[in-house]
Amino acid sequence: MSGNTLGLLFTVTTFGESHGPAIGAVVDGCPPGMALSEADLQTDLDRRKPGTSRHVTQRKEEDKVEILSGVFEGKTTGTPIALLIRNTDQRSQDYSDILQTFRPGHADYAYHYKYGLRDPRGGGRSSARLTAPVVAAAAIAKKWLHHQYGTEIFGYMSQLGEHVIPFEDEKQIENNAFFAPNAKIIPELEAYMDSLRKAGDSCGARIEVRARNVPMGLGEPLFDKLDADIAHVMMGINAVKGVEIGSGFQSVVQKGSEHGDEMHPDGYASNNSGGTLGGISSGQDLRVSIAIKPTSSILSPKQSVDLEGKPMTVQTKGRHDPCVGIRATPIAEAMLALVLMDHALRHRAQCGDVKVSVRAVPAARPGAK
Ligand SMILES: C=C(O[C@@H]1CC(C(=O)O)=C[C@@H](OP(=O)(O)O)[C@H]1O)C(=O)O
Repeated sequence: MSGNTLGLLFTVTTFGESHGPAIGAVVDGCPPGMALSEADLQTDLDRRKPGTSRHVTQRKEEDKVEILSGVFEGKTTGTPIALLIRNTDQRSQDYSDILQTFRPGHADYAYHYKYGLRDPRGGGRSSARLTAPVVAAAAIAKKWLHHQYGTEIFGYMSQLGEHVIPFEDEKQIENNAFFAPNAKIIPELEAYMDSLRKAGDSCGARIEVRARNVPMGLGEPLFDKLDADIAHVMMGINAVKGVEIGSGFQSVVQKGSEHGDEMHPDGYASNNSGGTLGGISSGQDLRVSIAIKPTSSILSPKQSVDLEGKPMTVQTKGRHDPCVGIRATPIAEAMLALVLMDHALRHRAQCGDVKVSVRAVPAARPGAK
């Protein structure tokens, strides 16, 4: 109802604001008996946390997660898992004048008109900081999916502003601040970010997320298609303005002879569908791409209005990511994991007894595009 809960059988409800005492999530529906500790959640939280390079916000948060419930003697009990992350480095004075005006392109204005009041400190509830509990919750889903099906989810940056990042090698993704699968391009990306920061400006990015070993049959037609729910959660990430599945908007210019992925006994020949057919997982890798807009909180002055509609100039203070896309890779992975786990449980509930005589086509034939 209120937009703070995701999922149907595996649900995640987040709470908190950027400058409140803490943020967190309540995760419900996790099957019992899975080994779970805080260390399982911390790896992805560390990949997402702020202050880890000069190209992101300099707010320093350790993002140490505490598991408050739902785990007994190191195993999930099947009851709600409450996760807590304390905020420790708030500088609320930076936001003292934002209550009187609105940053162009920021949620400030829409929140104010919807609720009649808002917590302006660090963006309040609209802050990208609220992606931390999502990442923590999704680490549970990633672990369960991997244990059950061998599912692997990984993301990377494929474009930063105008800089397209050619895919070189998956192993390079974790070796740089951008999650770029290409070590050679890092100096170019760094120089671009340095100049942008000096200019007091921001840029957008494109992030790709993939999932391998996705069980077949996930997704509920018609309206809870797997790809519909993926688009839903991806658009739920701060600053996301576009989602593509497989060939996405490129499908517009493809012919049917090109787009339909041929099936051979040794595997699919291509993956334009992005891993779903009719909104149901097809055994191919899931391929999702998201567009992230430039950060609206920038040092360059912009025209806005005050509470009475009078013109005024806004110049954002405080610590901000010159590109929120730089930290978005673990967030996009998290969203995909949450959808997959929810749909895996839903599929199990309705179709767990179905027996099929058709032999499954492998995800990709050797050398497939
Ligand atoms: C703290 C995080 O990001 C924050 C996201 C954010 C915003 O407006 O979205 C504003 C900044 O907060 P503050 O002004 O308090 O420094 C960022 O630092 C985080 O991601 O953990």
